[in-house]
Parts: sequence; C-alpha cells; structure tokens
Amino acid sequence: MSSKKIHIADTTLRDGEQTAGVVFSPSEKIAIATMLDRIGVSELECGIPAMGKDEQRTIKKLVDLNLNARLLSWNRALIPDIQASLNCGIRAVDLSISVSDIHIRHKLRSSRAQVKEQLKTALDFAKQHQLYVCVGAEDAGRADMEFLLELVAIAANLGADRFRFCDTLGLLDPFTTYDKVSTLVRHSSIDLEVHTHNDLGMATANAIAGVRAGATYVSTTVNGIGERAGNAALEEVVMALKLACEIDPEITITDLAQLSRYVATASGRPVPPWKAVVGEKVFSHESGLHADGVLKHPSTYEGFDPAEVGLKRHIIVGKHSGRSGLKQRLQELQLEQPQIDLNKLLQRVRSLAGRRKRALLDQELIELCRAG
Ligand SMILES: CC(=O)SCCNC(=O)CCNC(=O)[C@H](O)C(C)(C)COP(=O)(O)OP(=O)(O)OC[C@H]1O[C@@H](n2cnc3c(N)ncnc32)[C@H](O)[C@@H]1OP(=O)(O)O
Ligand SMILES: O=C(O)CCC(=O)C(=O)O
Repeated sequence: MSSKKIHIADTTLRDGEQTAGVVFSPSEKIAIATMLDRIGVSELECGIPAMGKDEQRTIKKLVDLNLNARLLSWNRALIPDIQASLNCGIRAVDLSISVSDIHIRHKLRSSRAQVKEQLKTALDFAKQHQLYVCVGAEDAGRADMEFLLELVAIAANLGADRFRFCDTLGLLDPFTTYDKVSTLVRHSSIDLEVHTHNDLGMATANAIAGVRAGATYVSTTVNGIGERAGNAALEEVVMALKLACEIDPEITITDLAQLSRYVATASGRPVPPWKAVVGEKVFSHESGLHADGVLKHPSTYEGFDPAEVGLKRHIIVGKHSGRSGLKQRLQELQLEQPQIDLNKLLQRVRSLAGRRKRALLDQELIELCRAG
C-alpha cells in the first residue's frame, strides 16, 4: 500500500446530486461545500458547467468562497464543456470519456481510435489553459485493460495530473478492483483515483480495495448518495481508512453525523437509522450480553466511540435485554429502587416487547415499574 497521502475527492455536489430526483439549492451547495472543506476534504467535484447558466452561477459562487479544497468541475472531454468551466473561474477539471467498448459503441457511437483522439484534443486544450486535469475513465470497470493502459499513457504524456478509474455500474468486487487498480498503478506515472458505485453493495469495499491497490484519491459522497444505488459513502470510507487500514485520511470526524443530517435534509434522502457510521441507531444496544459488555468497557461492542462522529450511545430495553442493561436504563430514568426485582421486571419486559413486537418506550417501562 502507498505511504502517500490519501485524498478524499468528494462528489456529493456532482454525482450525489445526480441521484434521480435530487436538487441542491445554491445555498445548500455552498453550505455542503463549506462543511466538507471544514472537515478537511481535499477536493470537491462541484458540478457540471455544461449544464447551463444556473449551474454556472452556483459554481462561480463556490469558486468565490476561496475554500482550501480544490474545486473540480465535471466535463465531457469536449472543448465547449471545458470552456464553460473556464468561464466559471474553475482551475481543475475532470475530463470524462467512456472507455468500455459497450459505451464507445452504443453510447458514443464512436470507436477506440476516435476516443483517443477526443481525449488528446480535450486534454491539449485544458493544458493550454494550465488546468489541473483528472481524466475520468467512465465504465473503466468493464473496459479492456490494454486499452485502459494506452489511455493512461496518453493522459500522462499529455500532462494530465490524474486518472480516475470508474466502476460506473458498480459491478466489480473488491478483489477485481484491487487487481485492476494495481495494474494501472504499476503502469502509471500519474495519480490514480478510484470511483465506485454501490449497485452490488460493495462501493465502500471497492473504494478501500482501490486505495490498498495504490490509488491515492478516493471518490465519495456524503451518505453514499449518487446514481442508482449510490456511491461510496464519505463517512464509511473515512472510518474504514482509519480503522480497517490504519490510514489517516486527515479528516475531522466529529462533524460527520451533523454533515450527514444536513445532506439528508437537503437531498430529501433520509439516512436509515441503521446506516453504517452515521445512522442514529448504530450505537443502540439491547441484547443483554452486549449492553453488559459495553457498560463494563465500551470497546467490547463498539468499534469506536460514538461521540467521535457526533453520535450517542443508547441502551434499549426490549425482548433481548439482560439485567445489566435494564438496571442501567432504570438508573438513567431515575427509576431504580431497592424493592424492584430485576428478574421479575425482565420477564414482564420480554412479555410486553413480544406483544408489542418492539422495544419498550420509556413510558411503558415506567408503568411496568409502578405496577410492581
Ligand atoms: C457516469 C456519469 O455520471 S457521467 C455524468 C453524467 N451527468 C449528467 O448527465 C448530468 C448533466 N447532464 C446534462 O446536463 C446534459 O446531459 C448535457 C448538458 C451534458 C448534455 O445535454 P444534451 O446535449 O441535451 O445531450 P444528452 O444528455 O441528450 O446526450 C448526451 C450526449 O453527450 C454525449 N456524450 C456522453 N458522454 C460523452 C463524453 N464523455 N464525451 C463526449 N460526448 C459524450 C452522448 O453521446 C450524447 O451525444 P449525442 O447527442 O451526439 O448522441
Ligand atoms: O467520468 C467521470 O469522471 C466520473 C463518471 C462517473 O460518475 C462514473 O463513471 O460513475
């Protein structure tokens, strides 16, 4: 694995907003960009100037924020798209070109030779304007490796700064991602980025595999929003880098839950309570052994302190509770009394939870205690 810095290249404002039906207002884009910048994200893919005047106005506002993060715009590898980016004051561009035969033949109705020419022309233009360039290899996951290597060489020779390997349809697994990205890294003199999708539920795993293979940029979105099943989630990638890979992505994690809530509201895509890392209930413990363990020593059943990402621990009283968890909840509700028989109360808790098919509400626990 590379010892180079791993950069989070967040695309909440581009691929995230491409989630079918999602629209961020200009002020929401500014708020999201500001929060991402504040937590230390290296790069924000901030939109698509080719979409027209409204999008360009918003991108100009983002440029005017003078954030620490690099602002990168998404462009087809076409001069008019790049010109639109230049008009917004953008200094870093993703030049996207489809690289799989299925895309080249059926979407672009083009050929590999024409794709190479198109890339050269666009890259040449971008470099004449001193832009930082990431070559976005769309559908690279399904592309022929020899062709990909040719494109990486063209990109590097013409001065591109980075090559983005896209598993556009989210069809790869972590092992294949690792193999493909390793091959590219071995033959590339420029930085590699991995951009993954979640169609098979492996976006985060594939992103991490890409980093382990040597990619130094990893594409994310807050809450994993994005095309179809979404992208690799920023919060998951950051915590997986830290805890599973022992790589410090240099991100302030205490605001992750707050950022997640903001993007959930702005996107109209609520975060499931059980969502990894930022879900409201991922630090809820009901099972007797878990509650007992976590109360004795949190790291028995918590991989990290919920407060680290801005969440709280909850001890839940329900069907699977044991005496320790029940006692703790009674203490928290100031219900603990010497005459309460915990074993008896636990049986009543189980019985009520079974009838209600859920954990107990505080009021129900209070009433069970009062009933004696
Ligand atoms: C995998 C991804 O997420 S890539 C990002 C995709 N994002 C988006 O599409 C959101 C923003 N898109 C838009 O606003 C519009 O699609 C625009 C402005 C880019 C283009 O709009 P339109 O001119 O109306 O074209 P439309 O969307 O119908 O079709 C896309 C055209 O771009 C072409 N195209 C697609 N990818 C590329 C590329 N990388 N390089 C060059 N041309 C491309 C298509 O072949 C098609 O061309 P054709 O009309 O000659 O067949
Ligand atoms: O072209 C790019 O750089 C990214 C395109 C994309 O979002 C994808 O392939 O999933």
